[in-house]
Amino acid sequence: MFEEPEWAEAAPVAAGLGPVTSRPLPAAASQNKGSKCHQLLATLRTLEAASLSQNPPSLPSSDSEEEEVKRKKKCPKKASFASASAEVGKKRKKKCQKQGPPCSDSEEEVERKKTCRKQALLGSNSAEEEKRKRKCQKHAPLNPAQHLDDADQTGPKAWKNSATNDLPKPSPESTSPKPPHTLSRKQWRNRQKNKRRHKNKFRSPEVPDQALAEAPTEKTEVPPVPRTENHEARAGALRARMAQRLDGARFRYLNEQLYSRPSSAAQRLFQEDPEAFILYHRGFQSQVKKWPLQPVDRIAKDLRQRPASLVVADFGCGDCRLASSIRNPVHCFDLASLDPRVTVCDMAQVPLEDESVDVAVFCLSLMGTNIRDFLEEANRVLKPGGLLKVAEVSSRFEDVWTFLRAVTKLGFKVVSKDLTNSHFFLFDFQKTGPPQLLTRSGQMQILQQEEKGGFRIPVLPRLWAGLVLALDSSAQQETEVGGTEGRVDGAVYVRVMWLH
Ligand SMILES: C[S@@+](CC[C@H](N)C(=O)[O-])C[C@H]1O[C@@H](n2cnc3c(N)ncnc32)[C@H](O)[C@@H]1O
Repeated sequence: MFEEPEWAEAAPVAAGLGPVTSRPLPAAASQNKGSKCHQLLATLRTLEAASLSQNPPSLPSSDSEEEEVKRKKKCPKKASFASASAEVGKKRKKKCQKQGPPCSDSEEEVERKKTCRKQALLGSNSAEEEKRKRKCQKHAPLNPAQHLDDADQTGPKAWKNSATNDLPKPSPESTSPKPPHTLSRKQWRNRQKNKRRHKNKFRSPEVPDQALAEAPTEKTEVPPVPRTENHEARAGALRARMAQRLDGARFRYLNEQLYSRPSSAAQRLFQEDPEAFILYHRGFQSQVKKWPLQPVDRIAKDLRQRPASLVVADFGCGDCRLASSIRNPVHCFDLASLDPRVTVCDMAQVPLEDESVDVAVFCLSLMGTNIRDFLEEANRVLKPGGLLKVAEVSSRFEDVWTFLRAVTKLGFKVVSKDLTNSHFFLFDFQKTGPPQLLTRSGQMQILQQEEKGGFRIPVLPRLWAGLVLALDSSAQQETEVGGTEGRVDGAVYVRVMWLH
């Protein structure tokens, strides 16, 4: 009997052939079995030769040409099958050479590949196209060497199998009498457009997030913002706006009161309604913070250049911004208190000793109809040669010179004036001595007269009119204040009824 190892050793080992079923038999075996065995061996060799007829030339072959012919005669079917497949292979090769890439096993296959390639060129995206692509990939041309190796691995039986299995199963497309419909580029584009339209029909519209947020989306699952919240927010905003307007109106009203009435009236006002003072200051702050420069800051800057030992009196100090900005000792006076440093009083009468301070400051605080009282009080508390600093809203001045002359008559000389700022004027005076003019009682009489309508002040603003009247101490009787003294703009005069 044949020994397995001998068979195995003698077997042609060819890479890629794998488990070749036909192997050359040793000569000793054939002698023992007789002629039947010899015939069988011959048959096997014939079969083997038939199966190896397609092998690459480099493969070893143990059969002679004669045996080959015999084998072919004995196994005509197998041989013809092999030759037929060889012929088909040749045809295929020719076609493939024409078409470029290598092809598969049948004419049908070739046709299918053609259509596949066409479709691939058209770049179809649809599901149908996808299927076709997949088929194309399935039947994609293999490496020619690999293809041949596969055939050889399986031998004659497998050849049969390969002839059936490797051949692509006829698909409905390939078997249909009509060739697959290929689209022109234009047709294909239109089809793609239609598909996209169709898809977009069922897709949610792509809109910017903001638009989504603004637009009420009934179909979305986002819970709608409760109307009450919106309503409350709006109501809140409206309330805030109205409150702001109301505050503005109240500020304007209080401001008017401070300018148009004597300081005693303003004092009563804030005593009765302390909130009004807070409101007034809130309004003032919101106005003055819009200015390019706050006058109090400018005054503080000036004072910082002077000795810190100078005692300062701040008439109408507000929130004590000046005291906070300098190192000097500061007496803070106001009608109400926004800061613990404030001494609440009417600045017409401050609780300070005569000639006790070095600097007196009026920063936007010359309010009321009795400004002369404030200036006279400043004169009283200032040391001789003391400094008076006044900052006032520039729009209040019709004639700066009239104002300056009036102040000089109250015991001051002008040191400097700064009219450059768009919002306020700034003046420095030095105390020269006591006020030269009217007695306090005399002035009061005039103011009372004014309130009774005892004389005309046609054009002069109330502030300066009161000052002019107070300065006209020489008038012992009804006097027309004119010339350099009282005339303003050449046409304005003040008829003074001086009651001594
Ligand atoms: C426009 S504010 C200026 C506040 C501060 N000087 C500033 O510049 O920031 C005027 C201040 O003068 C105060 N005032 C007006 N008349 C006054 C008076 N007769 N006595 C005390 N303070 C007075 C007001 O109450 C107010 O606080």
